[in-house]
Amino acid sequence: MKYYAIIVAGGSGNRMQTETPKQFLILKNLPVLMHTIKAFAQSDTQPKILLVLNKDQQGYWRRLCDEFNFRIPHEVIDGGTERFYSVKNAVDCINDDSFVAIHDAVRPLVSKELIDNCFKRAEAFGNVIAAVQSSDSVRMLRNEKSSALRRDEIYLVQTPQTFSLKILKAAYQQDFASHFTDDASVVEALNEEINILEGERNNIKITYPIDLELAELLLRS
Ligand SMILES: Nc1ccn([C@@H]2O[C@H](COP(=O)(O)OP(=O)(O)OP(=O)(O)O)[C@@H](O)[C@H]2O)c(=O)n1
Ligand SMILES: C[C@](O)(CO)[C@H](O)COP(=O)(O)O
Repeated sequence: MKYYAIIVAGGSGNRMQTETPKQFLILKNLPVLMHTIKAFAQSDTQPKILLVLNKDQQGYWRRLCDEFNFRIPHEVIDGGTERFYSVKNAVDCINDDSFVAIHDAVRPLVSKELIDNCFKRAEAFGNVIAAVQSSDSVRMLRNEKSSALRRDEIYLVQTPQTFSLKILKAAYQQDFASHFTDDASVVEALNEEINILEGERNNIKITYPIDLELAELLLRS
């Protein structure tokens, strides 16, 4: 069986409000994205790495690779205007029977164990996504009326999200919809049942400035 990792780094990081997109910011002496690629390169599964980058940032990435002497092999693919299109561009480049893990470039603390377990579970069940149970109480606000949800039924979704290529290809033939906020929601639209694997609380997504500070602290511990 062949294995691929699609690392999506085609976003502009508006919520981070830094001039340099967050995937290139320095985290413990190394750009965020290099930590993420290293995690996949250190996994036992050894997937082929497809890196999705905005066309305008590919020259900058090549310069960073030289500056940091970063030599992990990877193929660069053009990003799209939404995460959906960035993933789709990469899925379109894969043609052999395989399992594919999709991971946010801005989740640099993912462990090699989680990566390997995701591939194993996906191979057994067709798909799996990493997610953690909510530790806060949760409410839904609809039409200005709030109501409590059952906390033990709520999972906060992470990446990797791992699928057989066959189902991914079919899913990414669909037209984009605004509720497609991750790959599981795209695959689920084909009536596929999505399997959850316990994720890692450290596997945070760098979204706001405080997340980068948190990631620094977590890497030190
Ligand atoms: N058109 C896009 C949008 C997002 N991403 C990637 O998807 C991941 C999760 O997205 P998010 O955290 O929302 O990143 P941004 O879109 O960059 O951030 P923001 O929404 O704050 O602008 C990131 O690794 C981001 O680079 C992508 O590859 N292509
Ligand atoms: C894919 C994801 O990280 C799962 O939690 C999340 O949905 C990405 O959302 P964003 O708004 O693009 O950061």
